[in-house]
Amino acid sequence: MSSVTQFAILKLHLDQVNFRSKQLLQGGKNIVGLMAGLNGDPILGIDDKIEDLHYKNNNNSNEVVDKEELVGIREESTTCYKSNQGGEKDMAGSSIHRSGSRPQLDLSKAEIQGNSEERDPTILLPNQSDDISHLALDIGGSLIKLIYFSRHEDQSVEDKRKKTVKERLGISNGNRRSYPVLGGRLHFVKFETSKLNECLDFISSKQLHCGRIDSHHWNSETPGNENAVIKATGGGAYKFADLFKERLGVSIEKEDEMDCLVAGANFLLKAIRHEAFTHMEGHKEFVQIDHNDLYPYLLVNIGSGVSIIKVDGDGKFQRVSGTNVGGGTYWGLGRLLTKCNSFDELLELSQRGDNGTIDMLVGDIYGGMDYSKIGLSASTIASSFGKAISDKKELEDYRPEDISLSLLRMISYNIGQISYLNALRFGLKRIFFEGFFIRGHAYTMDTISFAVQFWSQGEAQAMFLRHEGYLGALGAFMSYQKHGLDDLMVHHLVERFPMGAPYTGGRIHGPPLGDLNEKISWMEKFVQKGTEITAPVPMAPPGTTGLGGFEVPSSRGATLRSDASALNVGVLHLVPTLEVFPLLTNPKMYEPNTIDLSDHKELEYWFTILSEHLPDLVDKAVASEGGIDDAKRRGDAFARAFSAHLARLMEEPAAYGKLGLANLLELREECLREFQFHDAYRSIKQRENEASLAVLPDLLLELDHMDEETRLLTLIEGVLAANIFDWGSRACVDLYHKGTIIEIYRMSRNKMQRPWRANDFDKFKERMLGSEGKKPKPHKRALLFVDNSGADVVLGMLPLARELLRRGTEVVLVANSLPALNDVTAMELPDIVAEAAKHCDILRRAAEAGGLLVDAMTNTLDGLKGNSSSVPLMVVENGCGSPCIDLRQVSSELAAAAKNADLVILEGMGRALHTNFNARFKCEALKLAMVKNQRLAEKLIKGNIYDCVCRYESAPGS
Ligand SMILES: Nc1ncnc2c1ncn2[C@@H]1O[C@H](COP(=O)(O)OP(=O)(O)O)[C@@H](O)[C@H]1O
Ligand SMILES: CC(C)(COP(=O)(O)O)[C@@H](O)C(=O)NCCC(=O)O
Ligand SMILES: [Mn+2]
Repeated sequence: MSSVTQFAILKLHLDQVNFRSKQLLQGGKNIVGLMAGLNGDPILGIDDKIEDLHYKNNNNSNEVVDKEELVGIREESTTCYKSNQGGEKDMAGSSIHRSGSRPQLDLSKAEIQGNSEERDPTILLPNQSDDISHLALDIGGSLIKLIYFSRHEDQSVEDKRKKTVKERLGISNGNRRSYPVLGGRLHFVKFETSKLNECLDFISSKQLHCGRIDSHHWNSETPGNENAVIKATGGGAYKFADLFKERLGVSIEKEDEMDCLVAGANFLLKAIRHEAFTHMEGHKEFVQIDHNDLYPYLLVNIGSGVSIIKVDGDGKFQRVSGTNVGGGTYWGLGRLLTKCNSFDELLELSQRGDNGTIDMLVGDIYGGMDYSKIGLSASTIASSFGKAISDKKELEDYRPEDISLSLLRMISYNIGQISYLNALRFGLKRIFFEGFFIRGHAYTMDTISFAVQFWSQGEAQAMFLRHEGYLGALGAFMSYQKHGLDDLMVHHLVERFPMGAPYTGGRIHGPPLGDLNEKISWMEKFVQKGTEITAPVPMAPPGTTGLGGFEVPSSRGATLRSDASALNVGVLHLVPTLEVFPLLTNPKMYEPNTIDLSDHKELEYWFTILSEHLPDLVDKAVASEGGIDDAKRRGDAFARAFSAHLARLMEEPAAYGKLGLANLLELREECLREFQFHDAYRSIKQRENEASLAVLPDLLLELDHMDEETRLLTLIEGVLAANIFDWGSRACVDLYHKGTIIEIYRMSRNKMQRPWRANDFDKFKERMLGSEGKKPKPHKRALLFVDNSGADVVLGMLPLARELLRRGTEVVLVANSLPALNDVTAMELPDIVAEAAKHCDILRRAAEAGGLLVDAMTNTLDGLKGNSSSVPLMVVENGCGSPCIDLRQVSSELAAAAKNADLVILEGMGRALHTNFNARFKCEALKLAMVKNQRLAEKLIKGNIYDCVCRYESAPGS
């Protein structure tokens, strides 16, 4: 019988049997046994209380939120409202950090930290908005590029858990300042140079010039903006210096443009994982750049004019060539010839153009034939605009569309060709093109790539950069001394894509939006604007003549996506505390995602899944904030924003870097946070925790009556069964309508018969218990990556942890830093463990040894203090807020904990299947999950929904 049918039958039983009836409750405690024989039998050993814990999501009110909780939530959301701009959080600390939009001093609840007798004691301003900004500019002939940095004061609560964990793991107690660079965010904004005033207003309204900067120490403590200096590059740094002084009272410190471009390029190529890509015939592909093999390369900056720079190292470069035929030429000449009002309009025209009406083609000269001898097809451009000489036509007789395309191709080919010739001059194979002329436009990139490929006969490669126009500004930013950016590595940077709303108003940029409220209003308008922003750009199928020559490149859509959404470069979060998980065998080859979304069918499937889940998620999110009107409004805004992201990515899957399923799932969580839904499943989690904790003692008792072998199997079954509590899975959410938490747990458990679909249990058992009477050495330290709240962690992972502890293995529970779906967080775990420990000696002693019971100890376990001989049970945060985990970027706490670990247990679909299913570790690994999606089950294990995976991998070389 397939597992799906089994499930259907079980559901039926659940519906038929009135579990609530007290008559059915007997005194027996055999939970595990009963679970195995559920078939309509009475359920025993559970508290009346739990029987009443039905999920209430059949009707409209998804949650039962009690009054007190409501008050708490309301208060929190009002506070956020006052002080937040985007509700973004600093991943460095486990506490939720919020960013204020203006750096004003809020002294309320101020207190002196440490000894108040000290000279200059630290003053804690708990309500102080935490953005401090730093600014650099590149003022070009056409556009002003602005980069600003905002950082959070370190608010992470150094709680007792953290302190003990740090001590145990030997993490130095140095504060954030011991890092070479401060954590914070880099924002990228641009303005038209002709609208300098808008830019000055923007700086002034966000007080960006008042950041604590002096010219030499961007993070120095110089207060206020007297003598404030802003680093700037580009001609405008000279031209507009007086205006800056006059309007903002700041001095411009000029930085050399070429220096800045090169510094910016080197930084991006070294520090951003998916920065460089190729673009050929409509196909975008990211290129992994080996940092040790970056130089030399050719950098081609296509701004108003073009600079061609040979780069040999950090600060080592030479401007080897350039051309005055550049972006300014296209825009300037294009405006004159077509009467267009904006660059985008001109570019958009080109998409509907036919340059054959104005360009002289080979076929025009050769009577419609190819000039095949030298490899030129009839449609190759022989002379740009060449037809205009023989025709007796005037400008008005040409379609602006055709003119624009002819001009675009002329300039792009020309730049591609000159660049290649320079590459040839110096024997360079790699050419990076950047500058805002490119504007992420597929056709422009295809055209440049074509030219490079054609002239080099495939020897040289054109590459483009995601931060195409911001290199100069980045370089200027880096010229502040001690910025520490040089020391940043790929794993310290996380790119997030909040809606462009805060900075978007006019054609490129208008006034910033002051707060979340304004942002939501913007989102409300986004419905109309959104269609324009996210409308798919159709791609024509690639067409080549087989003859080579300048054929029309393929990617020429009907619409140009509006630049106003700013949905192309994200905000770069600098998180110096992130580290590569030290137990990965080969971090360079590591790819977190199991599902490759470059397969369009796969992409469509997951997009549909996420879109369909959206209404339910919004309901939960709104309910989590008491269902008040404000929450509803934010809920709508979130739904719009996330749908816009999905539409954008459907159109261009690689728009935000290489796209995997894990990125989509994380984006959804980030988007919720952007609209200040900090924990959508909080009451669900709480309810499930309570219900599960109530039955835990019985489960433990029963486990203790088993022999070792049965116990181990039962424990693994328990983990797999309890993984059914996943609010991210459509199928599971439907299931929850059918019974109580405990009923579902039992149902799931009952189904847990071997063989599982992927089943290495026997191997694992042998490692744990040995064979032929030989007792293997217990593991020294196990890292348990836990997943969901409630039964999953309480009845699944905690009992497994307890078993390991009992065997003398130190256990580290690794949980999310921030909420995601119903996943348990590192902040929540100590309380759960403390509650569990009340009924279990092993857990209690271990938790005490691991510093988890610091609060509970004083009350309940007074006499036992210091009397612990147990191995510790610890909790560390993983550094992320997603249902999946990218092990290239984990918290320093986790990295430290990993150093002595010899067993990694990854649990759940997100952590063990969607990501890390193929990850290889230096130590033993156990991957446990229930597959709660039919398609994934078919694809990954050729099985069915609710099948289970128990994959054990021994340490390499053992
Ligand atoms: N919205 C826009 N307004 C003006 N020019 C734009 C716009 N978007 C892209 N461009 C193109 O970008 C070029 C400017 O590129 P940029 O790298 O900013 O150089 P610069 O530093 O010379 O201003 C323009 O000449 C034009 O071709
Ligand atoms: C988001 C999840 C990865 C969470 O699963 P978990 O890690 O909790 O086992 C999973 O629920 C999921 O893949 N959901 C989408 C698929 C679906 O709804 O069928
Ligand atoms: Mn989960």
